Amino acid sequence: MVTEKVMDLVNQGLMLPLMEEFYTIQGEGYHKGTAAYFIRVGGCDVGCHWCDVKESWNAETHPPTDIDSIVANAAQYSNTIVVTGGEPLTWDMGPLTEGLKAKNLQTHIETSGAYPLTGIWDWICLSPKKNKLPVGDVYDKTDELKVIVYNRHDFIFAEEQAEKVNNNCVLYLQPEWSVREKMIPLIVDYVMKNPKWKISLQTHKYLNIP
Ligand SMILES: C[S@@+](CC[C@H](N)C(=O)[O-])C[C@H]1O[C@@H](n2cnc3c(N)ncnc32)[C@H](O)[C@@H]1O
Ligand SMILES: Nc1nc2[nH]cc(C(=O)O)c2c(=O)[nH]1
Ligand code: SF4
Ligand SMILES: [Mg+2]
Repeated sequence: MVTEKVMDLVNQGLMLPLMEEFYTIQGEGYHKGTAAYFIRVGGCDVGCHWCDVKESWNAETHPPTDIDSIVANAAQYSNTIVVTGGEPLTWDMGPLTEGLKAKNLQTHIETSGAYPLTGIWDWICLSPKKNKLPVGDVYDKTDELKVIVYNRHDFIFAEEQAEKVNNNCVLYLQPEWSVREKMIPLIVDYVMKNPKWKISLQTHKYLNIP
């Protein structure tokens, strides 16, 4: 059972429900191909029906873990740390990212932006979701917009979201994994006609790595 004291530490971002941490290759987006240490934080109520990590959703199934031990582990593996989930912005990312920056590590986040941006980030990948749109000023700070394409309407959604990001933001369309064979030809065609977009694939799934 989680005590009130632990809940308090989680609410302050001093402990986080940790689902898993692993050293791998960033498979997606701008930094694909780069070795990175992933910290997967539990908890998400966005509810994407095609989410490839639904086991992350219920924070109560992931043990509250001291951020100092998460940071110490991460520092042993890589200079590049990707914080993902779940939805990491469910929690206050301030203390974790301060700890990572104190060790001179590069902090990257994968987020839907559904909750206010907290933390100190060297790279923000925003993957907005229709059912719980990004809030606050995350569009101004986003380095990479990564829209998941599950159906044709997602091209319209992608353009709406691209209107909101800053001018330096790199734009990606990523096929939803289960419909990739159907959507990849449409994305290829779309990017050739609209070359401000680039394709992102989940290359780690082709490489059979985490
Ligand atoms: C599991 S999410 C966790 C971070 C955050 N909740 C988010 O959605 O950005 C990590 C990335 O995987 C993407 N993703 C999740 N399920 C996917 C799927 N079935 N096919 C393609 N991309 C997927 C998300 O859009 C996001 O960019
Ligand atoms: N290799 C690898 N790259 C990734 N890029 C984003 C991921 C995520 O789940 O956030 C992910 C992941 O789960 N594995
Ligand atoms: S926001 Fe991210 S973690 Fe949450 S359901 Fe959607 S893809 Fe999964
Ligand atoms: Mg993943």
